[in-house]
Amino acid sequence: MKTLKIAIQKSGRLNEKSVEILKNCGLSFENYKSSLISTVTNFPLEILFLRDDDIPEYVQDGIADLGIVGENVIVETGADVSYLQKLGFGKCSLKIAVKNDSDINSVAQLDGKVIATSYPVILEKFLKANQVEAQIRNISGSVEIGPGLGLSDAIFDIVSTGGTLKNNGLRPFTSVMDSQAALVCTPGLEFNTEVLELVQRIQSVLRARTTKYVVLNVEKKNLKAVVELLPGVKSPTVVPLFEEDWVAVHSVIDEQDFWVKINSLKAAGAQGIVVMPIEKIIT
Ligand SMILES: Nc1ncnc2c1ncn2[C@@H]1O[C@H](COP(=O)(O)OP(=O)(O)OP(=O)(O)O)[C@@H](O)[C@H]1O
Ligand SMILES: O=P(O)(O)OC[C@H]1O[C@H](OP(=O)(O)OP(=O)(O)O)[C@H](O)[C@@H]1O
Ligand SMILES: [Mg+2]
Repeated sequence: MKTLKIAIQKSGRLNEKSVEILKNCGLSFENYKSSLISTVTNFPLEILFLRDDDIPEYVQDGIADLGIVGENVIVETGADVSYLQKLGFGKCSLKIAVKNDSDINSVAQLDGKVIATSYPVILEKFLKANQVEAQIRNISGSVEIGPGLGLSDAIFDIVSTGGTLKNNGLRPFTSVMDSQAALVCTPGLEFNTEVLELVQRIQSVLRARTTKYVVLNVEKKNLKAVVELLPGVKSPTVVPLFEEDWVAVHSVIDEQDFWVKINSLKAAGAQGIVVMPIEKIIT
């Protein structure tokens, strides 16, 4: 059995969640970032701790078989990697922003202006597609201070809550791409047995995160109405209660329509509703 290598961010926004998702998959390893490599003791896997910018190319070239990295970095590097799964964390957007008092309000008005960014490739493509000629200033970090220092007329950077833009007196006016962390692999490894096993484990953890386990009591005469609201993984489990006319129903509910469902269940006669988190869902 080949030992796979997975590259994750050494420190920064994606490190903690990357380690967490691997641990939730039942992988046992020491989070020794100082040694830059860690061996998983119960799966044929080694973890490489890298700067996120280097991950796509390591995976493309097969130095690492797998990687967890932001889609923004994959697109910026232009690396040829295969997407296995979006991971639902590290969610952000790449936006163009200007000073609050700037009179720039459209992409066309960026013509002839200076834009500071750490994402010159994505920005250049976007400007070209919009037939705008602007000067791109490549900066490796703290891009948001550019306009305040007179370094640039606009910036193109990561925005999540918008707090950093606000603190620097900037306002966004165009979103170029949305991004989140993704699990990727070297092209050709998509159907490798261990890769498939890992993807299946990650998917079961992700599925569990968006669902809740629900147990409720209902009088038998209302059972049909309640069950119709509960699809479950297959169909709900119905267990008799000591009180003859009553049953307990066990099911799973998608977090997205959770409160709507709970209210409909109550209206249909459900009582004593208990909601619990789920660790994994294996289908
Ligand atoms: N504010 C944010 N909210 C959500 N996700 C973010 C945010 N900022 C960055 N990200 C995502 O996390 C990734 C890593 O961000 P981070 O700021 O740690 O990068 P970095 O400073 O380039 O790290 P490194 O030292 O590894 O090069 C980004 O490429 C992006 O996908
Ligand atoms: O919209 P917000 O929620 O404010 O997030 C956006 C900020 O987050 C990232 O930086 P980070 O804080 O990771 O620091 P860095 O510049 O050192 O990468 C990004 O580069 C932005 O500056
Ligand atoms: Mg980086």
